Amino acid sequence: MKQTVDFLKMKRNQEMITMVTAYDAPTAKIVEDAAIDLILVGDSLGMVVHGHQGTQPVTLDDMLLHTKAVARGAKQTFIVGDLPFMTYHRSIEDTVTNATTLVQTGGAHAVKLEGCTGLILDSIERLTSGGIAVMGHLGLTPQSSTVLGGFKVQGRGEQERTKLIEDAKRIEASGAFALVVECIPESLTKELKDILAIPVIGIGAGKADGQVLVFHDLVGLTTGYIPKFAKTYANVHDVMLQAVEQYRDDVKRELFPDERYTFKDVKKERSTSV
Ligand SMILES: Nc1nc(=O)c2c([nH]1)NC[C@@H]1CN(c3ccc(C(=O)N[C@@H](CCC(=O)O)C(=O)O)cc3)CN21
Ligand SMILES: CC(C)C(=O)C(=O)O
Ligand SMILES: [Mg+2]
Repeated sequence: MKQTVDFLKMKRNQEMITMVTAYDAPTAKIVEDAAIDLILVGDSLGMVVHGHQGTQPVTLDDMLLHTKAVARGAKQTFIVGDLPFMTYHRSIEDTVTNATTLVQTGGAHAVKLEGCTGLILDSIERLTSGGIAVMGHLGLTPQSSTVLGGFKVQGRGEQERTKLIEDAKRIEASGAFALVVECIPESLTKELKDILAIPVIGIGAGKADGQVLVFHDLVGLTTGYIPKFAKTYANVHDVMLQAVEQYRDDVKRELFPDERYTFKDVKKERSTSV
């Protein structure tokens, strides 16, 4: 399994870092078999698999359940778990407790948190000093979408740009091993990756030290809105739809189950394992 130092080395060697989300064991196994460098158990699962309109309804228990499933499905891949809405804004002690749960009980190797308040910077220091690796997340931070005014491109004005660069430096100084930047102009991403020693992983941020994409967007399984920056590499939705339609037709026409899928009174040797 790759470690945080390997991601630093990859940046230095200009080898692109790949990250994909997974929310359950079978999708985690696909991501691992595809030799993706890191798996993100993103709180986007609230939208992608639970049908919420944002990530705010996602709880630590939700993240824990999904992280456990992902850890069982991908035993050789570095797993990052999102700390969900408001689980790292009360106190350092509370943040440490919640991050420890995701790592110790959930099986994550690192946690990701959004934003850059004083409390967050102190928490990054405390977590890393205790042995929990932390990934930062700046730009469009979906947990704050209500305050930001929606899912909008960030860091376009000169002031916003300067603030984002200062925040990124502070996150690195606090001990984070990588930084996700979401929905920012590519020129800002380029500046960030040149300034920082830690890898900058982009989503809707142009070329960076690495990229992250939501699994369901990538394979064409997302129902509803897909962000403009997400490239769809397959149409798994249609493959699944055709399979279920075929099954329905077979049952209606009494073609399924046939001999091959039916038990008889006397056990018969069969060549298939079904
Ligand atoms: N399916 C899915 N994919 C994601 O990448 C994703 C989620 N869900 N949920 C959690 C966050 C939210 N994300 C989003 C969601 C929407 C936009 C979006 O609508 N962006 C506009 C740009 C708006 C502008 O121009 O300012 C777009 O048209 O893509 C962006 C990021 C990224 N994450
Ligand atoms: C979009 C990525 C970076 C994320 O935070 C998530 O999937 O929750
Ligand atoms: Mg997230």
